[in-house]
Amino acid sequence: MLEGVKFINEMNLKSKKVFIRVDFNVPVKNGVIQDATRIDEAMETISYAKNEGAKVILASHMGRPKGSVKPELSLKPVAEYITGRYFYTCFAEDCIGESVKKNVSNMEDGEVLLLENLRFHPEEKANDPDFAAKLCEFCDVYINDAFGSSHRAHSSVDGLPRKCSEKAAGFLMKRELEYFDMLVNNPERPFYAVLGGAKVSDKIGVIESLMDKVDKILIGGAMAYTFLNVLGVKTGKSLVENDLFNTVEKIIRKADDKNMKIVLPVDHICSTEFNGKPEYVDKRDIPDNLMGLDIGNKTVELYKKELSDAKIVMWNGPMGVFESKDFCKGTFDIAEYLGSLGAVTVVGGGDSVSAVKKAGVSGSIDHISTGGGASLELLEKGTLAGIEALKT
Ligand SMILES: Nc1ncnc2c1ncn2[C@@H]1O[C@H](COP(=O)(O)OP(=O)(O)O)[C@@H](O)[C@H]1O
Ligand SMILES: O=C(OP(=O)(O)O)[C@H](O)COP(=O)(O)O
Repeated sequence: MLEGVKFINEMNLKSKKVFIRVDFNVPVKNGVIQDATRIDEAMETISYAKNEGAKVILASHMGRPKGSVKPELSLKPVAEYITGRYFYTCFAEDCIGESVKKNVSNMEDGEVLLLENLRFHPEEKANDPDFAAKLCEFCDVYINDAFGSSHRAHSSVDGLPRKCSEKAAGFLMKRELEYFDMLVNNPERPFYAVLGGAKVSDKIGVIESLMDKVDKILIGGAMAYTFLNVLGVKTGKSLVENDLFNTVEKIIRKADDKNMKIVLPVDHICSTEFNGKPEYVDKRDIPDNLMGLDIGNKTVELYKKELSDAKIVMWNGPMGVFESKDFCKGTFDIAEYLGSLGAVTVVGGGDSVSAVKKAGVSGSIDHISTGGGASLELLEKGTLAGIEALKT
């Protein structure tokens, strides 16, 4: 996995423009960062480059702005956070263009500049070579410290490093890859996966090959309702992805063939709308006027029992809408249980990590990964687009 990858401490950074792709896709509410784990975890790399006398240029995406400027997805609060907690970080109003060029050319050694959201330009996601060439102007040395985004073959993760001769992984990336190397190559058994969250279409594709790596899969969150629906359970107004039915049918068939358990919720906390009043539904079927927003107590107890003999548990995706006090219990109960379980526990994903921290059990989890989709894909394929681009 790590063969052929250089690390930042092997590079000469002095007086160079060091472009660091970070994953600062953190939850922000009314301009206030709700969980800064991803920023804090990248600080070792950023401080190292700064102390080595580099001109440090930081670049990230935030959310999914679909290629246009969305002020609520600006990275400005991140620059303010780093300035307030660590050291002064200048903010550029864009990530390419004349004014950014001027900003960069005025930088002194040891200064830090954060560029605006890369995804405000559709070319980032399209892995457009011209966009990569524009970013390349700010890049004598390229560093990838964006583990959580490294499964995306986008310009800043793939096209740009392929254009650079001097490139390496940062310290966050190194920590993540060393941990996952053990999970991919030599995991203890039984090894269980707990999946949930809302990025259903992104993650469902990974499940089929994940079934060859783990011994049991427990599903909660929005993902559960597409599975339940395919099994003929009534899912009411819950988030169901009709175009994934074929994929789910394939997964269920494969589970049958392998005699492998996919465990699904047996009760739910529902509501008529996202911010509505919570209603307990004491069975699998959900009435037509309700949507499932959290797993119920019976499901929590079932999942605890199913996890009790695990040697390794990997968790990605909250069990419900944990941001709301009415729909957070299932997620927090599972988090607490994992914290008390005598198994190796790995939690990945921006929201999942935030949930574990809110539940107050992050200290009892063995590895807090900054990537959800990335860690699943790494487990599936043994590599990521961003790792491969560093090897060229
Ligand atoms: N039943 C549900 N219906 C709708 N959204 C849900 C449900 N369960 C969880 N979610 C949402 O999933 C989001 C997190 O999903 P995701 O991004 O896939 O996780 P992660 O960031 O950990 O990888 C949270 O914002 C949460 O509110
Ligand atoms: O939050 C992220 O992924 P995750 O929710 O799977 O951990 C990464 O920043 C990637 O974001 P994306 O899934 O919009 O490409």
